Formats: sequence, C-alpha cells, structure tokens
Amino acid sequence: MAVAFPRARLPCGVWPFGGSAVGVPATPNTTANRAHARAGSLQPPFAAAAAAVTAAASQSSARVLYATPDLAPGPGPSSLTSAARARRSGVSACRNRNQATRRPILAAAAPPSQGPATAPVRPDVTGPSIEGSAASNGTRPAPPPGAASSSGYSGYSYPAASPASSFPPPPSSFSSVLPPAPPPLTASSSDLRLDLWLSLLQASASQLSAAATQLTAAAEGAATRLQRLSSPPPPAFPAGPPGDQTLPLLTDPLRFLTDATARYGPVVGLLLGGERVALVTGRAEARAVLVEAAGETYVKEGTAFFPGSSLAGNGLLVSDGPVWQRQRRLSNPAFRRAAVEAYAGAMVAATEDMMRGVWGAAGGTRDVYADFNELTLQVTLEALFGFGSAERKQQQDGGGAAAVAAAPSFASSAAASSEDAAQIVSAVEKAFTFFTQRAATGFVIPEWLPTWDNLEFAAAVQQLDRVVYGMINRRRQELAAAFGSVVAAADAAAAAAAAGGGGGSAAGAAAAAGVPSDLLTSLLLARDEDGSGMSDTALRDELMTLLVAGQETSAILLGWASALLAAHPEVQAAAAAEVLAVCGGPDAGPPTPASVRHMPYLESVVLETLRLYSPAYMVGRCARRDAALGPYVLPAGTTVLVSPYVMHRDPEVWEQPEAFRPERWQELQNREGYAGYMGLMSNLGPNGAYLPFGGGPRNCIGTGFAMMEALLVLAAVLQRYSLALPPGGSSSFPKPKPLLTLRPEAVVLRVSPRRA
Ligand code: HEM
Repeated sequence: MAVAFPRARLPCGVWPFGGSAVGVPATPNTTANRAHARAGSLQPPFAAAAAAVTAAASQSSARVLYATPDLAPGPGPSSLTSAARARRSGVSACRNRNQATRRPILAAAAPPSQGPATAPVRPDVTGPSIEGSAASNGTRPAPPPGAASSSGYSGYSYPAASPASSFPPPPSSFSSVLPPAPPPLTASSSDLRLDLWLSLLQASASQLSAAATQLTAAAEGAATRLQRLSSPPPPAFPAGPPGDQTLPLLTDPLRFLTDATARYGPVVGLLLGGERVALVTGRAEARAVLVEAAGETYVKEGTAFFPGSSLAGNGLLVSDGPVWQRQRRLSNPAFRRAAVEAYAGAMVAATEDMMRGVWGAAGGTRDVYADFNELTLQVTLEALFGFGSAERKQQQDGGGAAAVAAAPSFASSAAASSEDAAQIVSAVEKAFTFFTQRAATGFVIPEWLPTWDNLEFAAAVQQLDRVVYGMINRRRQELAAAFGSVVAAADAAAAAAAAGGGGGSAAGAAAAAGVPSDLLTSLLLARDEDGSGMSDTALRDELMTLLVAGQETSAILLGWASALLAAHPEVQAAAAAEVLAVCGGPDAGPPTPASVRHMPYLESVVLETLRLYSPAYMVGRCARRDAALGPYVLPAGTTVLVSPYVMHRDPEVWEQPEAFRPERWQELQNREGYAGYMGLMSNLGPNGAYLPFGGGPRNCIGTGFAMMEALLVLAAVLQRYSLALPPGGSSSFPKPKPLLTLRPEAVVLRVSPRRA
C-alpha cells in the first residue's frame, strides 16, 4: 500500500531561526511587551496601538487557550512549582512570550471532566503530563497523585555528541503515564471552527479582569516603543540608519542587510517596529553571540520577530535553558552518523520515485524546487514516522506475504501509515501554507485571534496532534509487544547502542525486533542519565519541530544547488563525472552513504551552495542582560540578528564572494585542513565566517541528515539526468525570495535523462 504524497507544490515555510523580516517584536521580560508580542506585528506606529488594543483579548483568553501551564487552566496552585506559581501570579516578568503563542489549546470548550471534546485536545491538557524535566521546572503541571509511576530505571546514558552535553545534569524526577488514545475526529472542519470560535469567545469573556491589567501593561509597552521612535539610541548602542527601518527591510531584505553592513560595519544598530535590534555580521561578534556567550547572555526567549507556533510547540528550536538542554541531550543520539545513515534508503528511494514518476524517461521542463519539496516531505515523514518504510522493506526483501509475516509490526504500521500519512500531509500542507501567507504579508497575526486563517490553522494543528499522539501511543504498544515493556525496549536499545550493535542506534535495535526504526522510535527510546525519557508532549513537540526545521530547508538547498549546477555546466560536468566514476552509469546501482564519501567535489558544490544561498539567512537571539559586544553595549532585551547571508559574502573573507566556485572549498581544505564538513562547520568555519547550520550549542542538530540527504539526492540525480536552465540565459536563474527562509521563487529547469 503506497503512501500517497500530494503532487501539488507545497508552499512550505516557517522561519525557525528567528529574525524574520516581518513583524514588530516585543522587548522581552516585561508583561507589556509579552502582550505586545501576542498582539502580533504591524508597521509602526500602528503596531504599538494595535498591541495595546489586542493585548486585552490576548491576555483575557490566554489562560484558557494555551496549554502552557502558567497561562492555561491547569492544576491548582498547590500542584505547581514555585516558579510556575510565580509566573501565574504575574510575579515573573521574564517568561517566554513566544510560548504564549505556541499552544492554542481550546481547553475551555471541554474541560477534562466532561469527557472528550469535539476538537481533540493535547494529552498534557486533559490528562496527566509525563514530562520529567518540564514538570519539575515548572513549565508543565506535575502528574497528579496516583498517576502511573516513573519509568524508574537508570544506570546508563548516551555519550555526549554535542556541546549541549556539557550542560548541567537534568532534573531527576520523572513520572510516566500513557495518555489516553486521542478521540476520533467526528466533527466536520466547520463544526471544529465553530467550536474553536465559541471557545475563544468564552475564554475572552471569562478573563476580562486579567485583560484590564494586561491592557495597562500593553499600553505602557506601546508607549515605550513609540517613545523610542523619537528618542536617540541608548549610549554606546551601535550606529545605524536613523529612524525606524521596518519598511526598507521589508522592501528588499537582502539589499538592506548588505547595504547596512557596508555602510555601518560589523554591528549595526537598528530600530525595527520600535524594537532595538543589532544586526551582527562581524566574525568576532557573531562568535561572541552564538558561541562564547550563548545561553548565558544570548538566548532564544524574547527574540523579536520570533513568534513561535503551536505547530512546533516548545521543541528544540525555541526552548531555552534546562528544557532545551535535556531535549537536546535526549535527541542527539538519533542524529549521530550511524543513525542518520539508516535513512539513506528513504532518501534514495524518494529520489528514484521522483525521477521515475514526474521526471520520467523523457525528462522535460520542471519546477524542480516543487519536486524537491515533495521529495523532502516524503523523506522527512519516513524518517520521522516510518511512513513508506514497510513497503520499501517488503520490496527489498523480495516482497510478498513472507516478508510481511517476518515483520508483523512493520505490517501493522503499514496499514495505519497510509491513512496517517494522508492526514499528516494534508494538515502539514495547510499549516505551511498558513506560515507562508503570514510571512508574505509582513504581518504576524497572533495565532490565538479567531480569524478564519487562524481557525483553519488551529484545526490543522489539531489534526496533526491527533495523528501524532495516536502514532506515539501505537508505537509504545509495538515496543511493549516486542520487548515485554517500553522500559525493556529502551534498555535493549541502550545496550545495543553501547555495544555498537543494531547499527549502533536505538532505532537499529528496535528494527531488529520488527519495530519501525524511525526518529519516533529513537526519541521514544532515548533515556537521560537518570533513566527518564521524553513525555508524549515533548515527543510530539520534537517531532513537529523536526518536520518544520528539516523539510523546507533541505528542499531549498536542493533547489539552489540544482539551479547553480544548471547555470554552471562546467561544474555540473565535473560533479557528474565524479558521481559516474564512483557509482557507475545511469543503469548502475544508486549512491550510498559509503559512495558519497568519495565525492569531495560534490560535497564542495553543496558547501558552496550553502555559502551563497543559506536557507537560514538570519538567526536571531535576545540579549537577556546588558551585553558588551566589542565597543558597544546592547541593553537587555535587544534582539540580535546574525546574518549568515552577509557573512558568507564578506569580501574581506571570501575571494570573489559573489562567484560560484566549489573549488574554493578544496583550496581552503588544503590550506587550513579540516576533517570533513562536520569539522569544518563546527566552529563557524575555518575562517570564522561560515555558518549555514548556525554555530555554538544551538547549531543545527540535523546538519548530518541534511548533508547526507543533499549528497545522496544530487548524486542520484546527476547519475541519471542532466540539468539545464531554460532558454533566457541568466535571466532564467531563479530569484531569491527571502521570506521566512531564503527560498527560490521557483527553479524551472530542463531535466534530460543521461544515456547509458
Ligand atoms: C539545509 C538544511 C538545513 C539548514 C540550512 C538548517 C539550518 C539551521 C540553522 C542555521 C539552525 C540554527 C538556528 C539558530 O541558531 O537559531 C538550525 C537549527 C536546528 N535545525 Fe536545522 N537546518 C537544516 C536542516 C535540518 C534538518 C534536516 C533537521 C532535522 C531533521 C533540522 C533540525 C534543526 C533543529 C531541531 C534545530 C534547533 C537546534 C537547537 O537549537 O538545539 N535542521 N538549523
């Protein structure tokens, strides 16, 4: 049973990296500004006024609408930690304004005691949470007395794989209960919208007094922003263009970033929507922000233009502090080389599907960016949830009933997967369309506002939640059936990983027992030093984060790489010659993780593509305290935007910065020496100005995955096809469209099959 993926182009895109060119941010750490953040982003000075007006509704409904415990109705004060109590009572002014936009859970419509809501709600709202670290640090309600006890085993840990592991150990308490299976979705989407709408109204009505307080605070925040528009910058703030720069930035982000840097230097002081922003493009300064003072001074929380979303919840991209540390530590093993190589089959299979299917034996003119969007969605869904893996395994094993009987879990997953995949694909398509439209308008309308788009988006997120929680539940049962219990499965996986067996990964060990070896399994089996694992909520948030962070970025990389290869036939010829020499001609077997290791030129093509067209063209942080940056002082609350796009084209660092010259990477390697691309990217590059995957502790966890995918897909394509720009010369080269990410508008190429 083949999993059907939509043929339509996915207009995907969420800017997971902060620093979008859209929106008016809020300075963190004040209630007023958090309210403003929820009020969304408008052009100044309207933003300030809008913030004041909308803050009331935001605050009035937030407690009921969002599952973040300090905002949502949860257990009574006695069951909260002191931090959570403080936040509820408004004592802490510093809690993440982003989080407030992330969990539009309409708990008011159907409190847990009333049984299943028409619109399903997340288990952490209706039932007990099992998130150890979060519960203990106050970001989630603790499990109620009598909840199933802790998974309660310990004694092993995964070796450190990233700077994240140097952080202090996690909190030790952890309790585990399975959430109830999410109820089936019975209502139509218009019923859902009606319910959502009523919930919002109810919530607003019941929270008016809180709204009054917040309105005052929002008005103060708005006044501060308005005042900034007419006051001089603070002392020692970096120089920059006078006045609010929102409009020039929105008009042409890439030109604005480049020109501002050329004119004002490595740190530019900006006012954007009344917010103080420092644009950082100097090597030393970027290192200070992303590496040296990361976490201590520069954090994600409070970063302007970083609205967060209920889709990705409180996953790795947006969390900070102990929650992030723990999640990163638990997730790292799933992204080690052996684990990533296990997805190579999915990457090659998706490429072959694309070439056999829409490219065909005759080739033709295609928007390959659209094709790559489908391809990377297929790969991501297989890597995350195993969709399609059962079918492929059957084919690889010779197909037929014997193969299925030998892997009963695969078979049952396959049966469920087609339905689940269809639902996920349709929900993801809706959600990503929502993000793209939101970015394209230049406004960030807060997700809690009951607009038609928001309601559609909320319904899509709920659809995703229902399917994902259902899959988590099923996978727990599969693991328990195969190993006796989930705890035993995690123990077996840890033993296999320690011994280097099962492919050296938790998922590999699970696969040996007939359970799908995907990221869901890996994350489900991940255990911290105290033996605790991820709650279902944390699992869901990480899975959605990986989907959001990994799918479109990879499609963008493939799109730009193909365009550059088509525009530079000599580079394409050299890369294709390397691929054909290593793998053989179009009729030979496809590339593998082992074979792409022998393709240094193709690797250089990918690195050079990422230099010129870094999908994450800005990454954002917030100074959580007054910070000295070179000769400047950034007041607490300043948003810092580091721009890989500008740094990657710095003429002081890169010879002929605008030229596409893959050879430069071999020259660099010979001159400086580095151990493969991972070594190269670990420290902002050998010249301190290369950061397509970020840098420091918050670097991209999916770097290896993305590089492996790019190399395998491009090698498979070059083995079978040649690429050419359509007639029109350089004018047919795709235009960059800097929205949330630096995507191409379209990559229309002529794809022609190679002769054997
Ligand atoms: C070409 C593809 C990709 C690019 C250019 C890219 C780029 C980045 C960058 C620049 C960051 C750092 C953001 C910051 O510092 O604020 C980041 C973080 C992240 N990326 Fe990627 N990424 C890619 C693919 C992937 C893939 C395939 C996955 C997962 C399957 C992934 C998952 C993540 C996650 C979870 C984070 C947050 C890490 C943390 O804060 O601990 N990315 N990515």
